[in-house]
Amino acid sequence: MTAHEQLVARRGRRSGVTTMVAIHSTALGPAVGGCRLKPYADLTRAVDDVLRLSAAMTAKCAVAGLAFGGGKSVIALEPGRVLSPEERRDVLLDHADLVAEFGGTYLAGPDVGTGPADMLVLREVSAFAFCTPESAGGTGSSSGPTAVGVLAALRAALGSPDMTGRRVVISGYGSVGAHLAASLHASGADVVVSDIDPAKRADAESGGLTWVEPEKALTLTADVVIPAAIGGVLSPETVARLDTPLVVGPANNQLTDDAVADDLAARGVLWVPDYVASAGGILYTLSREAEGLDHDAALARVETIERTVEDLLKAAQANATTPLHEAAALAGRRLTSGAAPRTP
Ligand SMILES: NC(=O)c1ccc[n+]([C@@H]2O[C@H](COP(=O)([O-])OP(=O)(O)OC[C@H]3O[C@@H](n4cnc5c(N)ncnc54)[C@H](O)[C@@H]3O)[C@@H](O)[C@H]2O)c1
Repeated sequence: MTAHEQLVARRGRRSGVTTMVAIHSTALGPAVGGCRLKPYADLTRAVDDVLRLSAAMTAKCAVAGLAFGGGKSVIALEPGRVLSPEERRDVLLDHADLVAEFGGTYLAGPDVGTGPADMLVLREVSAFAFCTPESAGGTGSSSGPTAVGVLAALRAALGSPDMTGRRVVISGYGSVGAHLAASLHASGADVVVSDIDPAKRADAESGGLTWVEPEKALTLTADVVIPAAIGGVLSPETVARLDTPLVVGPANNQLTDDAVADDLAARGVLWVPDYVASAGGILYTLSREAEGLDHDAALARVETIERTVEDLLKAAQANATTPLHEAAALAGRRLTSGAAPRTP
């Protein structure tokens, strides 16, 4: 992966909170990526996060065939800080000032800690935010299309659309996790979910799902484990405790290090690279908001993730490599050739 093009951090004039934007690559087009708002133990961790996440966005867009580059932004709260509605607005406006400085080379969307309504606040300062609410003319939350993309990746990895009786463990019962759980349950899968928020248990169980405590989720015997919470969940230690042949899910940056992809392969676990499986949201949103496709055409584009994953898995098998190696190679080829987007 190439070096980053830009990293800019500012202390907000209204809020005093540090916000930052990293642009990893604009080789294929303007850098896109979500705006993450969360507490960080220190700014070094926030910088690490924004750099890793923005690099993953470059690969995500390139593999998805989008004419966009990779960026990300972070609003780094102090540990334990809870924002009042007024403080939240100030923090977002401060961040919007920083996004506006880029003049459109960085486009922000929602990410962990932010949502479509927050993108409307960014829009008060500049046009460089997407995924505003549907009531405001945007495409709203992308979690549904992200789940559609994960399901497409799952079908490709299983080599079958039949979910009947398959045991699926979903770690993270949030927006995407809940979509996945409902869809897989409706398809006849035996769905187990977990979340660090115990308040979600009642909803899960009333929907016919089995609940498990979060620390056990990644060790359960399952046909597939779906990381749908946070990054960094696959380390040499956690991989050694997996009891599943397949891991595929939406969480960004699941591996603590790229070398963990080799550990997974050595244990016989098929891992679909996160930036391939999680591209449904960005594919849908940009297909609609930037390229003007209608809902059905944008969703059809999300479904192409199935074919992309099939091709990557075939290449990994033929070349005796990992799916991560093949995905990175595909992204590299598209970045160096400046490949045109693949619009259906
Ligand atoms: N929403 C999208 O369109 C989209 C697109 C691409 C990638 N992603 C990634 O997918 C993941 C899920 O996204 P989301 O929109 O559903 O987020 P979300 O915030 O709605 O849900 C995440 C859930 O994970 C839970 N959680 C946090 N830490 C946990 C832990 N250690 N163990 C178990 N549960 C934990 C949270 O309580 C929350 O319910 C995130 O990593 C996100 O970056 C989301």
